[in-house]
Amino acid sequence: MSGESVRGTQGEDRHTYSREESRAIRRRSLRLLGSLLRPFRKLIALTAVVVVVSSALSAIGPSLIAYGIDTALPRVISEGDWVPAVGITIAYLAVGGGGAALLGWYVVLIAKLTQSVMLELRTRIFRHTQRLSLEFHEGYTSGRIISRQTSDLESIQELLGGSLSELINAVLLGVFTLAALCLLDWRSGLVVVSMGVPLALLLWWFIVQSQKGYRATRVVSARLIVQFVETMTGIRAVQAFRREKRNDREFAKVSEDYRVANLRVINLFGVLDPGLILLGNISIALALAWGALRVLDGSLAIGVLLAALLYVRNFFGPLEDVAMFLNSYQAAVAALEKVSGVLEEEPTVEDPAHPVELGSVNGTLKFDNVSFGYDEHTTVLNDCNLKILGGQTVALVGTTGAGKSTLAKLIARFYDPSSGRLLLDGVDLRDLSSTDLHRAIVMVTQEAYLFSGTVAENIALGNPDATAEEIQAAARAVGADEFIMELPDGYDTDVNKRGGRVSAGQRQLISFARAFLANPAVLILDEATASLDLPSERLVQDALQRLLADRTAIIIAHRLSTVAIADRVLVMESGRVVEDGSPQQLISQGGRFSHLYRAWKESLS
Ligand SMILES: Nc1ncnc2c1ncn2[C@@H]1O[C@H](COP(=O)(O)OP(=O)(O)OP(=O)(O)O)[C@@H](O)[C@H]1O
Repeated sequence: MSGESVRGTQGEDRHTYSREESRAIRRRSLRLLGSLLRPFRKLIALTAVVVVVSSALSAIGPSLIAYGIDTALPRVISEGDWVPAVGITIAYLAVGGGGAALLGWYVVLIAKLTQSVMLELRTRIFRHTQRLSLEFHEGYTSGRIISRQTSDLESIQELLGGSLSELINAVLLGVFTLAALCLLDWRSGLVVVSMGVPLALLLWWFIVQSQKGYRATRVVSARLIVQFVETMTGIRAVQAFRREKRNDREFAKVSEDYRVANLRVINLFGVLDPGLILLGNISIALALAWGALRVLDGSLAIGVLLAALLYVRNFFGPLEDVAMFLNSYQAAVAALEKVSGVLEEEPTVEDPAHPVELGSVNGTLKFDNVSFGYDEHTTVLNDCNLKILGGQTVALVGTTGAGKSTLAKLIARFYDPSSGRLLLDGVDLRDLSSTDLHRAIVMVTQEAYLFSGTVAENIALGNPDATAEEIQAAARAVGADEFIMELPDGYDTDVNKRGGRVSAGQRQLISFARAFLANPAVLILDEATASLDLPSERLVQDALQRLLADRTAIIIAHRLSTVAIADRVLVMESGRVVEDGSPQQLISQGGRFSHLYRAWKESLS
């Protein structure tokens, strides 16, 4: 299979990939990593120099001790000459101090590099996902985006800022230590090298087992997050349907799996740590025994033996970091693959390269043979031809799943038609810049989402340049001023603070004020299905009438009372408009709408 099948977030949930697919994913991850690191080339070069010098200095210490014992000390004893001893002490302090200072600098440089890269990556993911079309978000779910922004970024940060820097330090220390040891006493070096096979076997065993273990913990922790997010986002349904006990049981099961998976990994360290210490001690014992024999026959100085033993110990110390690195490397690679997939996604609704300028907008909409499906296998709208004149108020009615929201989403250009064209004042929506499009067409959704901030800020979203007076005028126009003034801080009330909470109907009025302030030529309104109490409903109906005056309006009408304010009703069924006319016409025709209308009237009496 080619790399195309894993483009973007496709195939993200699969466990196996063909060779080409793996190569495509690896290339994309490396490209991302390269683009993140490239701006910091100088910083990386400086960091490399610092860590090399710091590790080299660390490897000098034991040799100085050897010189001190074998040369400087005898001079003090035999000749009373303190100069070499003092000299070597100063040199040891300088080397040790210099090494420590450089190590400190290395840590600071790595932290700076990591945090700069993470800042860039975090910003990129946020900006990119925010710009991706609705099609992506409807399919990808917010839970997965949360994972990309949190646990995946953490894995990458852990690799760059933690284990990778420790690995580089450990490897350089190992290389310099072994080189210094071989130069000082190659026979002791041989002892360390002879430990290579059991050492490699131990590390290999740990890596294979821990990879399995870490993979299992990652799978279970993802389940834990899903379980938690699902429960909390659906808390109303959970409490209404008394699902708590069942959720408790499911959560307890996943938590137990998580505990077991974590224990399995931790237990591996119960073998690795003592294994490394044991190999280190065996090496020291061998080097000591062999060295002692040579000291006895006079072929090895005692200081050299001591220094060799220090080197052997230093060599085994940081080996655990190498094993740890390989684990966080796996997690970070998996995270980088997923993140680079999200960043590879392109908006399906793109801005045109050469947009057509839109002058003053009349608001005439035309569907020209428009067909649309959410995927290539299904068709939701079928060859739709429709003209909505500027200033008309059109109510869309129809059974659930008929395609009303889909029609609205096409007008707001959340999606592009699969075939055919959708025109605003004769211009294809695809030829309009997103700025012009969003100025001309505004969609007010059912949820009437309020962002954290004040009521005024929420209304001002419709027009960020609006003055306080304009904001209040918009609220007054849709009848929201009165209740806003009664809030604790009026327009400055924080909608997320206690006391600032507003009711569903009030939230709708705020979103109407926002749309009124935006003053679009075309307004699409997905009417809230939640049944408002009668005074609220009347309030909303009055507000609607003022909001819809002088513009083209398309209302997805869930309440037939709303249809009364429409000039025209479109009845939809299975993706087609099956009735089209004024409410009076349709009622007198005796078709589907008249049945609906009669049933509704009867329900009121
Ligand atoms: N994001 C989506 N991905 C795939 N299919 C979808 C998506 N949204 C809607 N559909 C499908 O398209 C069809 C039309 O849905 P649409 O939401 O337009 O209906 P509707 O008339 O607005 O219904 P309702 O009154 O229940 O909101 C349905 O069969 C639905 O399952």
